Amino acid sequence: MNDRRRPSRPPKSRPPKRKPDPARPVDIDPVRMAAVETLRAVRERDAYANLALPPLLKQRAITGRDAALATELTYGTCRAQGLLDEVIAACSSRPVAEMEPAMVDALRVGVYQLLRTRIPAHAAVASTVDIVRFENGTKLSGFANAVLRKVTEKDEQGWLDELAPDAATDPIGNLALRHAHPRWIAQAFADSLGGEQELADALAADDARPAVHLTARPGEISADELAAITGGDPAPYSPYGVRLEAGAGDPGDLEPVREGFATVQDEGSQLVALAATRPEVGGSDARWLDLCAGPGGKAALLGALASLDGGALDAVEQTAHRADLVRRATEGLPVAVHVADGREPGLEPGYDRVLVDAPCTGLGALRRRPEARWRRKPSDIGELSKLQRELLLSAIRLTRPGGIVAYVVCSPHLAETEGVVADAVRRTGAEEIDARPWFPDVPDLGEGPSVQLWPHRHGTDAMFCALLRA
Ligand SMILES: C[S@@+](CC[C@H](N)C(=O)[O-])C[C@H]1O[C@@H](n2cnc3c(N)ncnc32)[C@H](O)[C@@H]1O
Repeated sequence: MNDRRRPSRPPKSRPPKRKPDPARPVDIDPVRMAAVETLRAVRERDAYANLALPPLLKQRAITGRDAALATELTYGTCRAQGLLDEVIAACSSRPVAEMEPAMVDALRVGVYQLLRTRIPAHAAVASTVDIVRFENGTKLSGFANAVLRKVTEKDEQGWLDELAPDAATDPIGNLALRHAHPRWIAQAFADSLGGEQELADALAADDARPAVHLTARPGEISADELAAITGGDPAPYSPYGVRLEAGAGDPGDLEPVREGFATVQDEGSQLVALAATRPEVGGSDARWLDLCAGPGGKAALLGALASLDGGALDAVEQTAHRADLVRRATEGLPVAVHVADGREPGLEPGYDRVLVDAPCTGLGALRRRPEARWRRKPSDIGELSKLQRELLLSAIRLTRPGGIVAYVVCSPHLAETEGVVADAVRRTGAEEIDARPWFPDVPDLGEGPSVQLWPHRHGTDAMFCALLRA
């Protein structure tokens, strides 16, 4: 597996002109095969690539540089899928949707290597054709060979110049393809950003590998101590946050995480949970509620903060196994977990603070889920925003007059963010307060009153937070 150490191939290098020989024993490269099999699990079983690949690598004893290459090929191919499919379609007389799906998995990994890695073209083509022959037979391997040879005629830039919509007349379509995002997601980002000026930066940051962030559990360990132990840096905005280098290994292996003094949690998630605790509520402030708590990241932070001041947290989660995760995440804290529908949880109203971290499209955390951007559909929005509106209305009903409701989603889509909040304000008369002062020292928070964080501005997931006074 030395080929990736070789220098960059010239853009027009061609694979050897050989006809697949049915008699030749097929020499399958285990690294590429692991990538192809993971793509199949994603396609057939709706698997998450980052959960499906590691056990496969372990089972096949693929380690070190080979494991790193398998990871890059798998996640990179998942992320770039729409772009890869456009190139495959341009090199074939048949639409991708009409091709044998198992062959398409292999073709995508092959085209990814040709366009986005320094692997020599002949190695990318030969290894892909071998996999197709092994999996799908000689006829399809000949087809795959022909497609891949055509792909090698241009590099990524050349294909983008040919296939991307005109930047002058369709800037969003152009940037969407250049950064391998579905157009509707690029459009949603542009709508939230208020135009296309920052869109290229937003999409590029969404394509980059995110750093891992940790939360130092309040009352147990400080961020400075945690940074010193883990070799990370104190996070710029969250007083409990630590940022680790991207690719710093499995954070679950870190001692403070194993011992429960720290959790893996994006800094944006920390900031929105903290914002829920900061505005004055006047009077009692000991009864807090997390209405959508699973798997428990924010509940653990809120529970730890509540315990410092003698308060307590109720944590509601609809799914029993996710409620178990909340119990585990909040062990030892004053947190009561309830398996219930947050729309009718059957709890006594009168909470001082309620967090609604509603189920959402997750468009704000696409960089953490390689396949998510092609799996999500615009049609997901309608049902989710209905649930989000109902959960927020329930949260307002459960909050005492003067108490604070924090509405949070990990998405910048306006139908999931401002649309939901405007609906609740209209229906209940709750007052939306300016959330920005409760994100101290965080720059570029726009015109408010809500806060939209962004990977390209803040290095966090694209979390949204609105604060309402009941
Ligand atoms: C965005 S996640 C919450 C993440 C969590 N706050 C954390 O920081 O770890 C949304 C959660 O809401 C749960 N959920 C979905 N519908 C719900 C409902 N009607 N009532 C309560 N929880 C619900 C989902 O199972 C999911 O665990």
